[in-house]
Amino acid sequence: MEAEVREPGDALAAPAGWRPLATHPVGAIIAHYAERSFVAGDPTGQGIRVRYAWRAMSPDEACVVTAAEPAALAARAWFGARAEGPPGHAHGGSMAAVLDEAMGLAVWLAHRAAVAAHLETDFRRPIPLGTTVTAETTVGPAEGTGKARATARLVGDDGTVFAEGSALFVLLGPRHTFAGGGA
Ligand SMILES: CCCCCCCCCCCCCC(=O)SCCNC(=O)CCNC(=O)[C@H](O)C(C)(C)COP(=O)(O)OP(=O)(O)OC[C@H]1O[C@@H](n2cnc3c(N)ncnc32)[C@H](O)[C@@H]1OP(=O)(O)O
Repeated sequence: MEAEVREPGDALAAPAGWRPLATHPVGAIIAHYAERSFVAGDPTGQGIRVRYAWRAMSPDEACVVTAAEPAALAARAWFGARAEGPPGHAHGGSMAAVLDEAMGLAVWLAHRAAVAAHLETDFRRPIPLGTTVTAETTVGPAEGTGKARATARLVGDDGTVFAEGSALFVLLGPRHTFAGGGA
């Protein structure tokens, strides 16, 4: 039987100073993926609910950028009963999935479409089910033949750092095969 958990109410709204992702120039494209995403694709379900937000990058954090309007990305994420791992708490895989997708989208916005090649996660504190956290991201400059590093952390509204992630993303080009589709 699923545990009873607190609904997020309006806690998934964009943090102060951030705008909903759909208002970004590439937001419509990303929304297409969001409907099917393992992480953000079930906005009313009892697993993970994720809502993304963006803001313009300030000059001191801007990296080498190819996108028309580079942006920083954050997410609000809620962990429901179907995200359970340890009793009453979020599964580590659900936390890593939120970190992975938030970092991936941050790279999409700062550079271009990318996939994770290497991902690391540190779990600092267990997340009680029913908690809404903010995924904060940073993205580095493009490197080598087309890759970028990103970091993210899941932070509670009281400042508790629940998890930290870092990842290497390969920026997609014509030689890659992630054009969508599937059986
Ligand atoms: C609201 C919105 C929601 C919407 C959400 C939807 C969007 C979500 C989007 C985000 C979703 C979330 C994200 C996801 O979950 S993405 C899904 C999980 N990821 C994958 O499935 C990727 C599978 N892997 C591959 O396809 C290939 O291996 C890739 C494409 C990654 C590399 O391909 P390819 O083999 O052709 O590349 P390359 O060999 O030329 O390497 C290029 C450079 O990279 C370096 N390198 C490579 N691998 C590694 C490694 N493991 N460690 C360290 N370094 C590595 C390499 O040395 C080289 O460096 P340099 O020579 O430049 O120095």
